[in-house]
Amino acid sequence: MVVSARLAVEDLAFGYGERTVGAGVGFAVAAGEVLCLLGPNGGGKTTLFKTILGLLPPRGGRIRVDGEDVGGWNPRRRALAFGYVPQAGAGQFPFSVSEMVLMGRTAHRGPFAAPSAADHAAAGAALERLGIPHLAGRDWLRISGGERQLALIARALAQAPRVLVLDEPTASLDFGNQLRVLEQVRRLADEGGLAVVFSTHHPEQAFAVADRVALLHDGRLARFGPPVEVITPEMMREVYGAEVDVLPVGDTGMRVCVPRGLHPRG
Ligand SMILES: Nc1ncnc2c1ncn2[C@@H]1O[C@H](COP(=O)(O)OP(=O)(O)OP(=O)(O)O)[C@@H](O)[C@H]1O
Repeated sequence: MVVSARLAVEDLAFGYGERTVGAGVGFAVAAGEVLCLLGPNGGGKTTLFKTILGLLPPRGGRIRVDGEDVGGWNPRRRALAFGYVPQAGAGQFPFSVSEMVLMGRTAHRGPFAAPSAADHAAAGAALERLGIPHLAGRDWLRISGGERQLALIARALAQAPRVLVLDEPTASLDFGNQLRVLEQVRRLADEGGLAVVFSTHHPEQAFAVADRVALLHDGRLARFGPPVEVITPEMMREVYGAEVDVLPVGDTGMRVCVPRGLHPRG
C-alpha cells in the first residue's frame, strides 16, 4: 500500500452479478494529482468508477482514501469523500443552476436540515471558481451542455470531496468547452489538493492535464504510468487495433494522436 496516496485501488476485482468485468487492478493517486483513465469501449471504465464510488460492491481487493479502507463506510461518509461528475445529460431536473450546485452540500448537513449560510457560500464560491456565477439563477433545462458540465463540476467542488471522479467530462462538448473543463480539472487538483480521476476517449487530453494514465484493457490494468510512457503507437495498435502516430507539438510537452489513414499525403 502507498501510504501517501489519497486514493489507492488495490488488487480490485469488479463486475455485475456473476460477471467479472475487471480484476487485479491497482493504482494510486496522490492529493493534487490527475489520473486519466483510458480504454476501449466496454473496457470497464464506468464499472470501475461505480465500484470506487461504492455503487457496486467490489468482488475482491479494496479501495482506500488517505490510507483508510472505505469498505465499511456508510453512504454519508462516502458522499463526503467522493465527488462524482457524471456525463452532462439534460436530465429532468426542474431546478435552477444554483439549486443544483447546492445539492452538492447535502452530505454536509442533517437529513432534513435546510441549507445553511455556509452551504450557500460554498455553492456561490464554486460557481465563481468555475467562472459561471452568471448562470446561478438560470433554469437547468435551459442551459447548454457545456454550461451544464461546468455546473456539475461546480456541484462537485461545493461538496469539497477528497477524491473527484469524472466520467468522460468532455464528451459532446465543443472545443472551447473541452479546454475549459480540462483546465478546471487541472486546477481542482493543483489548488484544491483533490485526487482527480477522469475517463476520456481522447488520449491527447492526458498529455494536457494528467500526471499519469491508467489503461484498462480486457479487464486488466494494461499500463499505468506517465502519459509519455503509456500513450505510444504500440499501445494504440495493441489496445485499439489502430495505426496511430503520436506526435510532439513543438516543445510544449503536448502530443497529438493522428490516425494514419487521415494523414495528409504527398
Ligand atoms: N449493468 C450492467 N450489467 C451487466 N453488464 C454490464 C452492465 N453495464 C455494463 N456491462 C458490461 O460490462 C462491461 C464493461 O462496461 P463499462 O460500461 O464499464 O465499459 P466502459 O469502459 O465504460 O465503456 P465505454 O467506453 O463504452 O463507456 C461491458 O462488457 C458491458 O457490456
